[in-house]
Amino acid sequence: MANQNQPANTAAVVPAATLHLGRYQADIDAKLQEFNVKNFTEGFWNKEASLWVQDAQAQQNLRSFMGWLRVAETMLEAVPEIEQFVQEAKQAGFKHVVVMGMGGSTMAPIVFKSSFEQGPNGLPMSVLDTTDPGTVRQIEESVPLADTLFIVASKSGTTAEPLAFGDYFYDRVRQLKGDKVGENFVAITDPGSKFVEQATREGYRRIFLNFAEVGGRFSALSYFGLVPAALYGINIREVLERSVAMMQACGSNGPVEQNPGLELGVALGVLAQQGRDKLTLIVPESLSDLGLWLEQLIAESTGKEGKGILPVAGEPAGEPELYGHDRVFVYVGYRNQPDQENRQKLERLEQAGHPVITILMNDPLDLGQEFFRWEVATAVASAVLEINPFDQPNVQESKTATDRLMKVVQEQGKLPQTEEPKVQEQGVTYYTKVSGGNAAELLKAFFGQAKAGDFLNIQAYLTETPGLNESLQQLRAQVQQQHHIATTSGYGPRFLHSTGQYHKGGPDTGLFIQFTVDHPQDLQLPGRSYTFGTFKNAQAQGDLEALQNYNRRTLRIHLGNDAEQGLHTVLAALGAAK
Ligand SMILES: O=P(O)(O)OC[C@H]1O[C@](O)(CO)[C@@H](O)[C@@H]1O
Repeated sequence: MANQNQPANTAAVVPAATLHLGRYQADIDAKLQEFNVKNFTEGFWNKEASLWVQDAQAQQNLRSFMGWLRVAETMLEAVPEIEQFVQEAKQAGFKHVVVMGMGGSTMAPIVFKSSFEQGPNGLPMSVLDTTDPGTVRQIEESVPLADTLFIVASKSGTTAEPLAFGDYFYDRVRQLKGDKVGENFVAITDPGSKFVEQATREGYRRIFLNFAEVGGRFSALSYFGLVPAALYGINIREVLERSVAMMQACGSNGPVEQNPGLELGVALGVLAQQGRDKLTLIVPESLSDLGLWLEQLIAESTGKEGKGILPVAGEPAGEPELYGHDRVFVYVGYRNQPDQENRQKLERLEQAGHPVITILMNDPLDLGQEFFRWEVATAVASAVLEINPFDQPNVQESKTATDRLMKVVQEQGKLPQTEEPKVQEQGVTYYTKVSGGNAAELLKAFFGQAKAGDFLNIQAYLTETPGLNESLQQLRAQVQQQHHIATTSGYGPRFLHSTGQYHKGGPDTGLFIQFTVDHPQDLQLPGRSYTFGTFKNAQAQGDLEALQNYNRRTLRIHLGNDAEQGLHTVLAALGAAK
């Protein structure tokens, strides 16, 4: 992709969306009409919380998290400050940037990094959003520690993972630079967070104070997304100017004829109410990480009170007969890139009666616009579903269970063993409620619980590798073919701050397979009595407990000490389970 920072001659043009909604069109039109009659757009921009929920406390919470609506305009004024900081970082001799955080604090940087090439004035960037010791080690070994700028990003300043990452690398850099260590560290957090105190005490080079009224998953166009983007060399002014064009198209300056966020949100909300609640995202390879951002936005915002829209990202696209009647397909790609294979599949899906939505961007600089369109659409779909899009009540349940387990670790030196294995075969151990004489029988019994409209969620508490990615995709394809249910997949603990909300708070339609592994090369956390590996195991166990408290159908598979080999064994057993 040449010259991604050079805007095509299309600035301020909102990318086109086409919605082919088939037999759902009439109901969607009726809902749009209903929203127009009650001046929804005006109420939306005036933060009238009664458009979403009726409970007074929820309304107050909702109003206090709508700062994202105008954050792109605010951030345009901050561009010189951010660009000045980038200059300063380069003059100080930094050669690499590592952004560390969870969920909304790192999702936009992940998307920016994989959708753009590094800009000519940018620095190489890595993102750390896992407690997996193998990944922490990989990052440590791949960057020039003394010349790396570490960004610790946490809105609340209390999330356990970013604080652990910060402490770990601070300790490593201190061993190289002594009391100059703070020079290599930057914080992005909310004003008044506890982390501000720590970063000040530890002499961080810079503390960017974000906005209390912008929630994590709505923070892509704030300091959280833009400081890393600028350091990577992306033209953030252009990204923001286009975002402001989308704001205007969505009605920030008064009523509009066609509101791109409203029409998308109403369609998704009504489709979900009618059982088309699996938003299946199809993208070209160059946008492969966009799904991670959308997953968090949509699942964490809508997956609650037994309702929600399940984002299905990264699933191998197939032919119509593979799918049930629970899908809406969304294609996000580029106007000037044909991506014929996917587009032809989508045509066949549309002909078979599935709703299909297509959004075509001009170039990656349109991503800011798309972030904004999807934020509005998610908030609007939440209004259709009558839920508060800005809280994540069930995420806390896993965190609480993990905290309790970590106390046990501190007292007893290890995690408690709570479940007995059902099957052990070729170094792989299976834990679940159903039974089977061997792995194949057990998998057959587990999937025997699936019914139309369900989904499989794969939770990989593993070190991401291309080989594992391939095997996980194979697993999804095999389950789709054998059971015709939607499949989602995420690395742990990343997904805990994303789809984890939907898993516990959404409808009881999920079957969950959790993969864990031994950590022969674990890493000690400085100033703590435990390792990254133990922390990660406690997160897996804590979330499993939280899922089981909701009676979700779960299967934990411990892959032993070789994740890739173990996964091949599972795939073979699944093949035999037909
Ligand atoms: O930026 P913070 O406060 O560290 O939170 C990280 C993520 O954790 C969550 O609160 C949920 O776990 C997300 O909504 C958020 O983006």
